Amino acid sequence: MGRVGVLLLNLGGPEQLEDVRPFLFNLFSDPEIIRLPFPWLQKPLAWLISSSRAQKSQENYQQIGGGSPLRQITEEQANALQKSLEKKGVEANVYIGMRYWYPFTEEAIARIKRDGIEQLAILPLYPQFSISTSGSSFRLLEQLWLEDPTLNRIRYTAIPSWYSRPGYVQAMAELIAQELDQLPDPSDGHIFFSAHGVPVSYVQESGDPYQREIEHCTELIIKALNRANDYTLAYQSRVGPVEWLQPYTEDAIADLAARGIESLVVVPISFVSEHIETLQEIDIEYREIAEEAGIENFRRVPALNTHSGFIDDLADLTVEALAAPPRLLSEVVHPDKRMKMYPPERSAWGMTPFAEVWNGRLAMVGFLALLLELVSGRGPLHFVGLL
Ligand SMILES: C=CC1=C(C)c2cc3[nH]c(cc4nc(cc5[nH]c(cc1n2)c(C)c5CCC(=O)O)C(CCC(=O)O)=C4C)c(C)c3C=C
Ligand SMILES: [Fe+2]
Ligand SMILES: [Fe+2]
Repeated sequence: MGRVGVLLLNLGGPEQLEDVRPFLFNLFSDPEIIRLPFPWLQKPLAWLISSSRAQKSQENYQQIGGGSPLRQITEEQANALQKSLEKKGVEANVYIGMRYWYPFTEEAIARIKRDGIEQLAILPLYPQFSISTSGSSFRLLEQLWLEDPTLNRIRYTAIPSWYSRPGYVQAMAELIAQELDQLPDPSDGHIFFSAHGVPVSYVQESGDPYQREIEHCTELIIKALNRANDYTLAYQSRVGPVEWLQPYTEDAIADLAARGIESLVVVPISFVSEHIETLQEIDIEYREIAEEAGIENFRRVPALNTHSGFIDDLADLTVEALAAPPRLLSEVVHPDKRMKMYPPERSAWGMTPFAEVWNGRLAMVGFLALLLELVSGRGPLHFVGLL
């Protein structure tokens, strides 16, 4: 084997309150996150939404100590993975490529080049695939490869998702069992999987496998847990005016409370690190909703972070992926005709002089309307809940 590298892909998060606005700008500039019919609207809209969402979002980050712990936890995971690989006889450099904050994916690729990596496993830290997460990072990498043909010297393999790995499933089941056992009556704790949501259109129109993978993942964990407790799957953190996957976490909690359920064990299922949506949204917001609705025991399963069984399993996965025939980014991002990344084809938005004039005029009108909305704090975007 030549020089081996592992590239961990993750979302990134603001490390301090000043980072929140530019972080949100990067996030909303991503066409895999907000799908607009007109690409020229992306940046103005990203600017507008990030400017007006920043304050609320900063308040949330303030509640968890003033920043996201994601970078630090991902660095700890990278170190643990490197050590675990070493124990298995594989000398590898582990790199972190974040999609919306430091260390950015572009920086990771520059280091991979500089270090002369010859074999690379590309491993998203999302157990399930979504167009909006792993898909977006793969798409960016595909672009970087197109822009720099010298990257073709690297023999890489892209791992789309890994939620069915036995070590991951077992580690999740163990953590759930530990929380159940803290309840006054472990047998009557209701297991509540809370996955990060995506808009329904991703699944129904663009063929995102996310919902299917989340459902399958919860079934595997319940099987490994091997207890008789009831369970529910719901989706949290929706943003904006469109319909997201249902049931929504807050509604499902209220329904369970109305059915007389008193003990909930909440399991964050789509992310393997603590982050704002576990520490703030679940631990503070959903806990409050649950307690007001009459839930007496509300426990949350910790994120895996550097759980040793989980990290060892990621190391095995990496070794297996490097030994198998390589999987190209293009195969993962466009695996079949059923899944559409966005925009489907940039060239489909080809400009004619007529379109350009009208696009320009519409952009001016749209931009002024957005500015007005921002200044006045009223308007259609506030109305639909994007701001
Ligand atoms: C698998 C996990 C995630 C999916 C799927 C996902 C889709 C998705 N997210 C947004 C909008 C936002 N996400 C934000 C933060 C955020 N998102 C995830 C994970 C998934 N997102 C994580 C782990 C984090 C937190 C990072 C951290 O700082 O710890 C935010 C910013 C926070 C806020 O203001 O609420 C937004 C906005 C969309 C629109 C989307 C699918 C289309
Ligand atoms: Fe998100
Ligand atoms: Fe969120």
